[in-house]
Amino acid sequence: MTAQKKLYLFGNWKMNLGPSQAQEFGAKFRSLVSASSEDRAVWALFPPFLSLAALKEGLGDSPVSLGVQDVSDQPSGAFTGQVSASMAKESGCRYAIVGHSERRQYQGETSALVAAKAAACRAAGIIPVVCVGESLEQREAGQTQTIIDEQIAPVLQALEGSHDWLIAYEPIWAIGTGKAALPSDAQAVCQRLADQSGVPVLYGGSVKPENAGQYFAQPAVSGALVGGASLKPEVFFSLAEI
Ligand SMILES: O=C(CO)COP(=O)(O)O
Repeated sequence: MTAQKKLYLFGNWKMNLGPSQAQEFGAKFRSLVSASSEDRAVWALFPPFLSLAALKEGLGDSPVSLGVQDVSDQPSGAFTGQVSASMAKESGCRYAIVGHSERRQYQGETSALVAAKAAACRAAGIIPVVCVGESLEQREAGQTQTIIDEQIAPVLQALEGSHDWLIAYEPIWAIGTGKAALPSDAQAVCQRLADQSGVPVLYGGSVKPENAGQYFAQPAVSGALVGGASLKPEVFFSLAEI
């Protein structure tokens, strides 16, 4: 391990791994965790909604938390296709990702809606993992800090006084592209977010076993939100052994 701190290692499966694959993943991951003497990670997995129960069954009693990839900002009612934070809680989830850039981009989610979702999580006893990140165009225009500040401001206001939440800094241009951010850039943004919020900040964007150590070595990086490299149990697990 590069840095002796407990790391948040969170796997966002996105729209991958249906129930049977999730069950299989869970059983394998359970055996990896139970065979390890390492206690370096706070693990959480974020499968598609329909794979939650199967993953939970596969994981059994292993110390791996579950989360959903999104929640509604509403508690219940006529909102076709949405899932509430209290339903996630009842299904055994501890966390919910809100404001992932793929939802901001494809579902047109605004930072105000993301803040309302984060507040809905807190009301239901779910820990929100609030994602922020700039596009390549914004980075090249020198707007990274302004954009991140604008994205996080309504969340800071909505969750004022709460310490039961997390932030994931995921530069959009680094997601699924293999172009991971410079560790020093990740450190700078994560430090500012940590100072503003007082909560742990994870880095996300093409994190894999080959490059994870350089992020974990950054003092303001408390862990990683991992996409592609969380889809195979051995690969994801190996992030705790770097
Ligand atoms: O978006 C991400 C996690 O939420 C990162 O995805 P990748 O690790 O596949 O780049």
